[in-house]
Amino acid sequence: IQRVANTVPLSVFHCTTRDTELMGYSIPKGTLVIENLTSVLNEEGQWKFPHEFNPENFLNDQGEFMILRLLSNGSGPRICLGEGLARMELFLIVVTLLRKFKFIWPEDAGEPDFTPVYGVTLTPKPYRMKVQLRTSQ
Ligand code: HEM
Repeated sequence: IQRVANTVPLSVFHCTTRDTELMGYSIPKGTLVIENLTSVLNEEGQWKFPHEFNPENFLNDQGEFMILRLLSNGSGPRICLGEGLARMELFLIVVTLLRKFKFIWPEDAGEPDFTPVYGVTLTPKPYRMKVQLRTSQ
C-alpha cells in the first residue's frame, strides 16, 4: 500500500552542510537536495510490477517474503520519526476494516482513475465505494 500510495513524493527537502561527493557527483555546500521518491518506488528494473499494486513485488522467486527497506519514509539520519507508528496504524486500520466490511467497486462507477491529487502529500481523487457488512459464518 505504501509503495503505491507514495504519500510524500518529494520527501522532506534537505541541504548539504559541506561540499559533498556522491557517486561521482560534486554537490557544493548549501545545495538544496530534493529526493524523488516517485522514481524510487516505481523504478522499472527494481520492481517486478512497478506500475501496479501487486504484493508479489515483495516476494522472491521462491515465493518467500523479502525484507526490503521500502524508502517511502526516507532513509538515513533524518528518516521519518513516525515510520513505525504509521506502519502500525495502517496495518491495524486496514485489517480491522477488511475483517468487518467488503469493499465493492460500484458497477456503474467505470474504471478507477488513479491520477493522484498533488500537494505536499499525494492523495487519491474522491471516489464512490460500496461498503457491505460481512456476515459472520
Ligand atoms: C505513511 C505515513 C508517512 C509517510 C509516508 C512519511 C514520510 C516521511 C518522509 C519521506 C520523511 C523524510 C525522510 C528523509 O528526509 O529521509 C519524513 C520525515 C518525518 N516524519 Fe514522516 N511520514 C509518515 C508518517 C509520519 C508520522 C505518523 C509522524 C509522526 C507521528 C511522522 C513524523 C516525521 C518527522 C518528525 C520527520 C522529520 C524527521 C527529521 O527530519 O529528522 N511521519 N516522513
